[in-house]
Amino acid sequence: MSAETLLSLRGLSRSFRVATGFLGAGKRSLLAVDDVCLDVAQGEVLGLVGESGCGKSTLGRLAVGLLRPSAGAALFEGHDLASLKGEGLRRMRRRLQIIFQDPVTSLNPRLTVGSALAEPFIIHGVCTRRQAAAKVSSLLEEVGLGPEHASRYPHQFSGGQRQRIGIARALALRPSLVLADEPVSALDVSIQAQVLNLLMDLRQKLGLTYVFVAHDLAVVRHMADRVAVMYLGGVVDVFAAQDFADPAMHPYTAALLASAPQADPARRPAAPPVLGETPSPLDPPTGCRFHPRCPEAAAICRQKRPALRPVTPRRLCACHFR
Ligand SMILES: Nc1ncnc2c1ncn2[C@@H]1O[C@H](COP(=O)(O)OP(=O)(O)OP(=O)(O)O)[C@@H](O)[C@H]1O
Repeated sequence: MSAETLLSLRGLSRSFRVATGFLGAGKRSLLAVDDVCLDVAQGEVLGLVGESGCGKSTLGRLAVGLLRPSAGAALFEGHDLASLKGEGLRRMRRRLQIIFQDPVTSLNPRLTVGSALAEPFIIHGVCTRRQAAAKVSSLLEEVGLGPEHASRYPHQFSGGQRQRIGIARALALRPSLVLADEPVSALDVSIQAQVLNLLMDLRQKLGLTYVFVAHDLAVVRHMADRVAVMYLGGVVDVFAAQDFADPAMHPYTAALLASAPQADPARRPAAPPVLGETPSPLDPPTGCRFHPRCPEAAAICRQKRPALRPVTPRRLCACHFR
């Protein structure tokens, strides 16, 4: 682990017991995240992308210690998040925060925004309720809202304003690492850019590190320093955001890019179409998880799972042919 590594994911896996069969009579294990190894540097924005259900949110929650791994570990500054207890865990919780997709459900409708924003200060014993009012005002200002908003209730705000409040709450205790889980996908396109720009300004100002989960490649391209592409629970490609056009990419990444909406069709990279549907994570294919859909698949892909390994100085790829 290098000196600047903030978070190190080591062989991280997480399975869930899910009901299957007639009226859910059977139970099976679903491997949502499968043996992920990844480092996140201090101050970095790591984008996590992939199709719905590939395990992005589960990996993000494991990374900030909100979920316990079934195997492997998430090391934050070298500390295994799953082994922390008591005061150590409390102290760590302040430093790891989440911005949720849906600002409406993450805010208590019965609390004024001022009370909701004061909660973290009071729960963590930072200050008294009276002193918290001044902190709430400066938090609101930090996210571009006036202090008069403190006395209002969540339903009195627009979607974009509510997400600003969600951001303020996540940043109240000055965390080091923030999981932003689809933070703009519930918002109108017209206000997505404002919220993304706010997140970038705050990153700069507060020296934040983000794990940024999104299904929208354009959003990730705008936000991330590095991108990790997930497929059926595994990370298959990791690259610097400026290398979106690198021909060494994984066939799945190429297909994702080719199918993404593009304002200028001439800029769309040529890639063969991905074949068929995503297989069920309850029954993942043998070998390379992507082989049934890969236009380049050969015999070895059915037999052997490719490891994620460096293929260029700036790229990790899990493909037998890269
Ligand atoms: N608590 C849970 N119980 C059972 N299965 C779960 C649970 N959480 C996630 N899963 C399953 O794990 C897999 C990965 O889910 P996850 O939400 O991490 O994917 P995702 O890539 O974030 O998807 P989306 O973009 O749709 O949010 C899915 O098959 C999902 O159904």
